[in-house]
Amino acid sequence: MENIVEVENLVKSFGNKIALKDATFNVKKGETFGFLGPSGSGKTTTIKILTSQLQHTAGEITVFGEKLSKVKDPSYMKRIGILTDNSGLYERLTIYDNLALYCKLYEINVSRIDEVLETVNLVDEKKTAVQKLSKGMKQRVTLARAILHKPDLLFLDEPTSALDPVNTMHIHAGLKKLNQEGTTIFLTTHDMQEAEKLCDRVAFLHEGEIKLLDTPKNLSMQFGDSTIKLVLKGNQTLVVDKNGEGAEQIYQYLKNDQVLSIHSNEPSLGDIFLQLTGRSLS
Ligand SMILES: Nc1ncnc2c1ncn2[C@@H]1O[C@H](COP(=O)(O)OP(=O)(O)OP(=O)(O)O)[C@@H](O)[C@H]1O
Repeated sequence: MENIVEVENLVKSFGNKIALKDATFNVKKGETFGFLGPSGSGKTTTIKILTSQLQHTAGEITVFGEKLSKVKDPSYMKRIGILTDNSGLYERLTIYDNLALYCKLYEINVSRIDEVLETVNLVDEKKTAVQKLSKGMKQRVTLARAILHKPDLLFLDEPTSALDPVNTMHIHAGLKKLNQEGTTIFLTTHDMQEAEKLCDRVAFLHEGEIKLLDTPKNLSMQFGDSTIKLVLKGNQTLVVDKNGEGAEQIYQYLKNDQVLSIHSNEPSLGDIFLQLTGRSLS
C-alpha cells in the first residue's frame, strides 16, 4: 500500500529537552494510524511537526510524496485537516457562520455544513454562538471544521478527550465513515479502547521513542499468553493452558454444565504498553 506520510529518524529538541528521539514510521494511504503514548511522550509535538506548525530538529519527512517544507503550500493545506486543542474558532459567531467562513476559504458549498454537523451531533445548535458552548461542544465544532473539506489526510490530537461517552460514540462512527470514504487518519490518543476500536495500526510512543509499531491484532498475539480463561458457575475463574490437557479440563467442565463463559486471555493495548514500559498510558 502507498505511504501518504513517511517519517525517518525524526528528532525534535526544545533546548536541552529532547521531545522526539529518532522516530521512524510510515502512514499508509487509507488507514487509521494511532500514535499512543502517555502525557508528555511527544504526540502533540509530532502532529505539530507533520502539520508544519513546528520546525523539526533533524530527520526526513515526506507527505503526499513531497518533502515537508512544501506542505505549507495552500494546495497541500487544502488536502489536510487538523484538530488540535487550539480551536481557532470565532467566539462571537454562530457554529454555522464559523463553518460558512471555512466553506468560503476551501471553496466548497455551504450545503456540506449540515452533513458535518450531523457527524458531530450539533445540528440543533447550529445557530448558537461559539462563546456559549461547552468545552466538549467546541471540540466537536473544531472537528466539524477539520473534516468540512473532506481532507485526504486528517490529523486528530486526542479527538475525544473532552467528550462524554455518547458523543465519543458519535464521533467514532463519523470518523469510521470518513475513513471508509477515503480519508487517511493520523490520530493521537492515550485512550487504548479508542485505539483498539479505530486504528488499523498503532505506534507506542514512550519518552519520544517509538517502542513498537504493528496492528492491534498482531500486538495482542505477540504479547498474549497461551491460556484460556473460564468463568465457572459460582463465579470461580480458572485459567487453563491451550494444549491437550487444557482441552480435557474444558471438556470436563462443559460436560458437567459448570461453564458460564470462555475467553482467550488476550492482553489489551494498555496491558501491552504497561508490559513494555512499566507505566500506564493515562
Ligand atoms: N514549546 C515547548 N517548549 C519546551 N518543551 C516542550 C514544548 N512543547 C513540548 N515540550 C515538551 O516536549 C515533550 C513532549 O510534549 P508533547 O506535548 O508532544 O506531549 P504529548 O504526548 O502530546 O502529551 P499530552 O498527552 O499531555 O498532550 C514534553 O516533555 C513537553 O514538556
